[in-house]
Amino acid sequence: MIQRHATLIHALLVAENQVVFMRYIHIEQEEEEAISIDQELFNDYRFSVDQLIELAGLSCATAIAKTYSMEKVGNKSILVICGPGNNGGDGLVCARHLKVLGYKSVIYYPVRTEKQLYNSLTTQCTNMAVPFLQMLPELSTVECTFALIVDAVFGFSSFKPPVREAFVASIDLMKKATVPVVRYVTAMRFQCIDHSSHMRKNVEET
Ligand SMILES: NC(=O)C1=CN([C@@H]2O[C@H](COP(=O)(O)OP(=O)(O)OC[C@H]3O[C@@H](n4cnc5c(N)ncnc54)[C@H](OP(=O)(O)O)[C@@H]3O)[C@@H](O)[C@H]2O)[C@@H](O)CC1
Repeated sequence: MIQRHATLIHALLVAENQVVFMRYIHIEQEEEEAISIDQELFNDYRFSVDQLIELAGLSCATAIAKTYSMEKVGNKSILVICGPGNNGGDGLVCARHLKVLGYKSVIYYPVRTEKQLYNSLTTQCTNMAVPFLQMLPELSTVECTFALIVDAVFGFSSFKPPVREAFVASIDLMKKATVPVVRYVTAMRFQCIDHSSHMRKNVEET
């Protein structure tokens, strides 16, 4: 299991031009596999949620750095949109590591679930000067200010359509944005990347 985890992360980190499709609807088999890997890591290997979230956020930031060099990003920022659950927690960690790696990460976190873990992750971002936006930027602002968007809104299994009001604008923005959208689903299975007709199609299917 650990080997598999490491292999997946490694595969990610070495990928140069990842062409992966954004999926809001996951293939059932993948979802089942992701859940089963999660369970094994929790139950057999005794990883804690904090550990897995840290790993997920770190690997996401590292994969982004590998795929979108500082040169490519230029002086633009990276918008990280965080959801109310663990996937949002992954996003907070990702934003923090992006900052450490030298990127200008900016977080939009519209629904904050009152939980010690998320509060701590939020405090860490604040203390590391990663800004939180109070409002979702307009599409035109996103296009000229951000090099890419990290979609950390929902992971697997807990998302139940339809998207609630608080996230409709964020999803709509990611549908319309021409900047790349990076997304990952589990601590081990990373589904990066790119805005494409696939993304638009799949979001519309939700
Ligand atoms: N398992 C782990 O410990 C780890 C998980 N990791 C990551 O977390 C992901 C799974 O985490 P998760 O279970 O917290 O689910 P996630 O999608 O982030 O959020 C659930 C929240 O969304 C809400 N919500 C639901 N439907 C909604 C809707 N239509 N519109 C709006 N809101 C909606 C729901 O609200 P509720 O239904 O409870 O009212 C709840 O608040 C997993 O895929 C992986 O990425 C790992 O990286 C690290 C370890």
